[in-house]
Amino acid sequence: MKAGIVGLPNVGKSTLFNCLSNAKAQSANFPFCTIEPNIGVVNVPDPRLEKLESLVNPERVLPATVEIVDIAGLVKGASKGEGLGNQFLANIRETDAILHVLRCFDNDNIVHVDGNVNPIRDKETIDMELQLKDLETVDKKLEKVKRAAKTGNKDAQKEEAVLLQIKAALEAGTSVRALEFSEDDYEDFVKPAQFITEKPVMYVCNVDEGSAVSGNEYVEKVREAVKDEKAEVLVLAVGTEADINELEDYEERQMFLSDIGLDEPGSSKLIRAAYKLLNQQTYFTAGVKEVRAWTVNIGATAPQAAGVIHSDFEKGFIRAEVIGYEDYVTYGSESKVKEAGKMRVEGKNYIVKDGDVMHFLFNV
Ligand SMILES: Nc1ncnc2c1ncn2[C@@H]1O[C@H](COP(=O)(O)OP(=O)(O)OP(=O)(O)O)[C@@H](O)[C@H]1O
Ligand SMILES: [Mg+2]
Repeated sequence: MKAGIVGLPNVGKSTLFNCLSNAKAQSANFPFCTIEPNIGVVNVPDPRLEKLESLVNPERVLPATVEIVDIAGLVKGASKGEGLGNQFLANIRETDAILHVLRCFDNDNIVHVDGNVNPIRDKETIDMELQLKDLETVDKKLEKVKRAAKTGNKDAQKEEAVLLQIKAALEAGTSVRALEFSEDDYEDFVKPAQFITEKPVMYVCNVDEGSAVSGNEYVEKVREAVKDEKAEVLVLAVGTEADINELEDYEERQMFLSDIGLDEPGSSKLIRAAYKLLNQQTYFTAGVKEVRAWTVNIGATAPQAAGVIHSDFEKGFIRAEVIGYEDYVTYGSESKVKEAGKMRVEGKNYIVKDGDVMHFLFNV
């Protein structure tokens, strides 16, 4: 699962990538600095992991990770191939969620491809290009399904109806994610089409240093414009955080962060939000050798969670011993949790909860 950083050229996408990842992307003050996507695997900051570490004292600790992709900027006409648009749109299609960066800072030295700062217009420009690309997808599919529908094929008729609904919405400037489908229609027709505007989105307002804590007028406008989208809006002083992230020394970084009024980097918040946007949650394994955070889809069953460690664990799954994170912390160790009778034994239908500390029993 990976989240893609999307937006107009020169709005701070690569700079954001550099706040998140140790893989360094080239960022510079000119449009289309990025052509090939930059890919980074980012640790998901999780205070629970530190807590478990202090209780268990393991040899090593491994955090959960999420993949972030820094993609080239899109411009008006991208869906028609402007600015290598088609290639960039293909890069976006390969991601599972979109981090949409909006320029919300004034700075005459930083070029804006459309002449002035206006995050609402920018958002609409990007949305429109993504919608036009999806329209192309829908038209291709309609072309294919039309004949079969005419000859009376029931499935084809159903698909045609769904596609026509999507087409009408896209033509009206609505993204696929805003539409409602029956579960069957969704699974059979919508999901396989991999519409770009169906991917979950989060807006990242790139602000100046002074607006890192409470945002600014641009941010307010963004919030207002997207209020019906149920999408998260995150405020991040991307330029400043990238500079702070360059500092080697942890104490020094903390000092600069508190100078701008933050107790943790906005990028940490963003990574956790991206993880959620990807529908991911964490369970832990905790032993003296290793305390580790594992990533599973929200709604995963115990055997599926076991399968993240090894496919044999899933195939040969017998049961799981589960300790809720809060119980683990309250009692302080696995043995004390057991004594208190708080360790649960769960079977193959158990739905994993975020923060579960799990131990799997299986045979191979
Ligand atoms: N909040 C900010 N305040 C001031 N300058 C910023 C801010 N964020 C980014 N910048 C600057 O904007 C310029 C463009 O940044 P960056 O290269 O990250 O953009 P990009 O979106 O990746 O562009 P491209 O699409 O061309 O790859 C850089 O000079 C960067 O330092
Ligand atoms: Mg870039």
